[in-house]
Amino acid sequence: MYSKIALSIGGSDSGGGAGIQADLRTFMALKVHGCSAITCITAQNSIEVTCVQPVEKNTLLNQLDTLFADFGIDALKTGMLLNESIINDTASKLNTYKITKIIDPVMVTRTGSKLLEDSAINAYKKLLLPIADLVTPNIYEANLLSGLEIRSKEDIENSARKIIGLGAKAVLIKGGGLKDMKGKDFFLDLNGRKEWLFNNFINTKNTHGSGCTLSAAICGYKALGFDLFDSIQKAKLFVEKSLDNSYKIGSGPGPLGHH
Ligand SMILES: Nc1ncnc2c1ncn2[C@@H]1O[C@H](COP(=O)(O)OP(=O)(O)OP(=O)(O)O)[C@@H](O)[C@H]1O
Ligand SMILES: Cc1ncc(COP(=O)(O)O)c(N)n1
Repeated sequence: MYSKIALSIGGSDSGGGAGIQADLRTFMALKVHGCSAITCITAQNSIEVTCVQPVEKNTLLNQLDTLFADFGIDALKTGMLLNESIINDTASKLNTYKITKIIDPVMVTRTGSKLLEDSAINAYKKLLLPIADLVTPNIYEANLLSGLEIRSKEDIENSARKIIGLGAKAVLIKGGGLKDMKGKDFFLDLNGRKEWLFNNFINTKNTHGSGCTLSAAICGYKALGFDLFDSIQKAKLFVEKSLDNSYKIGSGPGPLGHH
């Protein structure tokens, strides 16, 4: 039944709503076997991140080498990569894998805690965008990657063009950070295909991990054999349903219900 394998390279969220935990739940819901390579451990709940501890260089590299030595991984995604050194190590390995790579450039939590050091943004641009089959920034991340301030739909489209110019094969910018743009995302690829994608707006505050869930679902559908654009459309529907099933467990935004 589980004939396909997806890999998430990212951080552990002790609160279970985002990061590796959200990705593995997403893979499971899609009936894809999920593997993980943990880059760092965070202590977080629904309101704050109180501690971030990167794993040792060899621990990260060994997780990747050990997985690829035995498993035929079908697609992978990256999430929280924290600093330049982790980005360097991840990119050096990703360069050797001939599978679909979804880069989710996680930089800050919804509650404002930093998940990427400022000095690491250039490494993202230089090392990860050129090998990305798809990069999935939100407005804030697209702003930092493209160097363009984003205030409108036109700014989103211009920012996407810049990101393609940096070498990504395709980009999906999540519009949710702008007024009245929740659920509206912009897709652009190297061949010039451009589409605004919409899903139904779900009226919930429990959105912790929605970005992680989206990139994991795209990765999962790619692993199952769908093409990139179909994978994105299916993933958006999956996020919509999971937001509809979201629930509150602390005093801040709760997690999605991936069931
Ligand atoms: N309330 C909502 N209703 C419907 N779709 C939504 C809603 N909020 C987010 N989405 C969709 O969920 C996906 C993730 O978008 P979001 O803006 O939450 O990303 P993000 O900022 O990276 O998330 P996070 O950092 O919280 O994980 C996008 O496809 C977006 O359109
Ligand atoms: C380990 C990890 N990875 C990613 C996120 C982003 O998710 P959000 O912005 O919803 O908090 C997070 N909070 N923690």
